[in-house]
Amino acid sequence: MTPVGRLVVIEGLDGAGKRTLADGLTDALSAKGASVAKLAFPRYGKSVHADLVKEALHRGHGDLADSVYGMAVLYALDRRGAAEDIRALRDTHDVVLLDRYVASNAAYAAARLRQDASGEVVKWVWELEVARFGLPRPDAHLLLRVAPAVAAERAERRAEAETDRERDAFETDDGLQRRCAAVYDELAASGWLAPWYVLDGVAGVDLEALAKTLLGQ
Ligand SMILES: Nc1ncnc2c1ncn2[C@@H]1O[C@H](COP(=O)(O)OP(=O)(O)OP(=O)(O)O)[C@@H](O)[C@H]1O
Ligand SMILES: Cc1cn([C@H]2C[C@H](O)[C@@H](COP(=O)(O)O)O2)c(=O)[nH]c1=O
Repeated sequence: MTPVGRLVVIEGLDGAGKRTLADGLTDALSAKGASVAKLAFPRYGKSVHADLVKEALHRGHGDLADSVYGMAVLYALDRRGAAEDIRALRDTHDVVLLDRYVASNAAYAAARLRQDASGEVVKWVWELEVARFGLPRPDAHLLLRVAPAVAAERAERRAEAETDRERDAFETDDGLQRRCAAVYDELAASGWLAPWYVLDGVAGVDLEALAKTLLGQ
């Protein structure tokens, strides 16, 4: 078997368990001798664009948070600032795990505009981030699929446990999360940008089996 590739993106709803999966998968891959790097988007605290996103999601900043295209450009600029780092990590590690990437922008922008995955904004995100910004194309997406209610409950419990982590405007919008789940399913079904592997985030992920698949073992 051949490895699925070095650049592996984890996608899913807010609170789905992406960060937890990234940590568990890092351990499982490392146990097999693979070198692993992790990067999460937005890069809060590391890029001015990500920090503007955070402020907008928590405080609105006039009508910035309401501007779907304006917010999407900020997320994209944050990623463009990381493009060289991603390439360098890809050159020096067996697997680079990206916790959210370009598909997050496509899914959330489409959901906010009530479009589906064949709508105009999904094409625009591709055009901006892949064609114009030249961001590295991922090799695979892992869609951590959980029902929106389950993701919301997990996010709520996390906010109770982690006092420094307030829930943001997207996280608490149940309608947005439901529409976003539907767009993710469509992106996965169409193989948008790279192949998608759909994981059942409720039944639990077999990390060892997943690590083997990623490494082509
Ligand atoms: N399989 C699971 N079963 C139950 N709880 C889980 C599971 N995976 C993660 N959690 C818990 O759910 C909460 C959210 O998980 P996590 O922070 O990994 O989600 P996330 O998808 O990275 O969220 P966000 O996109 O909002 O940052 C955490 O408190 C975590 O411990
Ligand atoms: C990277 C990225 C994220 N989003 C959305 C998804 C979340 O609701 C928020 C913040 O992400 P976090 O995982 O809760 O830290 O932003 C987006 O719309 N576009 C993107 O590119």
